Amino acid sequence: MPDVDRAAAGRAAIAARRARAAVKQAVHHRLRRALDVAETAWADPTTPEGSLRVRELLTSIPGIGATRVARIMAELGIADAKRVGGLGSRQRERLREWLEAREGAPSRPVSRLVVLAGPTAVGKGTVSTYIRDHYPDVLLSVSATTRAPRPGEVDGEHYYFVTDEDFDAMIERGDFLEYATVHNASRYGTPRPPIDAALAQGRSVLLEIDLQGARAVRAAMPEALLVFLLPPSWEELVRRLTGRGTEDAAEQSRRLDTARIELAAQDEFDVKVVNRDVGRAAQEVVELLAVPGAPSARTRS
Ligand SMILES: Nc1nc2c(ncn2[C@@H]2O[C@H](COP(=O)(O)OP(=O)(O)O)[C@@H](O)[C@H]2O)c(=O)[nH]1
Ligand SMILES: Nc1ncnc2c1ncn2[C@@H]1O[C@H](COP(=O)(O)OP(=O)(O)O)[C@@H](O)[C@H]1O
Repeated sequence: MPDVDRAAAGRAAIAARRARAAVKQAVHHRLRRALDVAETAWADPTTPEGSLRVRELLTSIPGIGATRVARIMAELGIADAKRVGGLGSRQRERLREWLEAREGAPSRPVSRLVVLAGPTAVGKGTVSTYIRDHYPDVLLSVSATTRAPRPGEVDGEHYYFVTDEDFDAMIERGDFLEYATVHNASRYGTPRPPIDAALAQGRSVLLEIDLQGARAVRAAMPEALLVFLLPPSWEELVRRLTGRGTEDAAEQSRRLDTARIELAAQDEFDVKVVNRDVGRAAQEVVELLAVPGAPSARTRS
């Protein structure tokens, strides 16, 4: 095939893949939203969520029309006019299970290589650490960096803390899958050998890197799935950054400037995950990682 045709076919394939991912993401988003609405209603049935009819909640999910809603409600043993806040405990349990089963249903793309990016202080490190601690089958890539360790950070576990000279030598040797200068300050790079080894052994790999890194990985390994971690709100992001207290005011404001730019790039990503609850966000990310041996037509690698 001539190069021009190949490039056009490649672009079309990427566009089709993004469109499929966007549709799946939209359905997933509505399901998660429906679950959140139901949980709010059950925490306090006097809220507006509590007075919503179950029928309305279900029709908010794309692809579910009135006929299917009637059938689903009959299956769940919920009367047509019931409001979410008025459900009994058994009915709540059945509805929750139904929504969760669909939400976890195999509708999202999966990959053996997932890149987790997102604005500063959204919780990338917290979610990645949770995954490392709770899902040991996943290899969490350890980056090299020229920045100084923060209190409590362990060399070889959180990062390989290296000098500028070491970093240059690693670039020279071709050790990095990608590397970048982040927040106009220190350099960070993803060592390639451990990733190749893990993928060769059939393990899934998670990279927690910045936006530039995510773009570079997409170019180098198109099978990678790019996941963007979102804060519940901008205010919460600022709260998390200031609450962490690891940067002075000047550095915080520099990071928030970068965060605005990074948030504007979220549509480049295959999937978005909101980090409201750490365990839940971690589970969502893990569900995107192909489990070795599990049959899946959707696996990308
Ligand atoms: N491109 C790239 N970015 C990285 C790498 N490792 C970490 N980062 C990113 O560098 C940024 C700064 O990380 P860090 O100094 O730990 O501070 P943080 O902003 O609190 O996560 C974050 O956006 C990380 O995702 C890497 O290997 N490559
Ligand atoms: N789901 C969450 N709810 C509340 N606080 C969170 C959540 N996730 C992370 N945090 C807090 O936000 C701050 C920033 O998290 P961190 O993992 O360091 O972010 P990042 O690695 O994206 O810069 C930390 O103080 C962390 O404890």
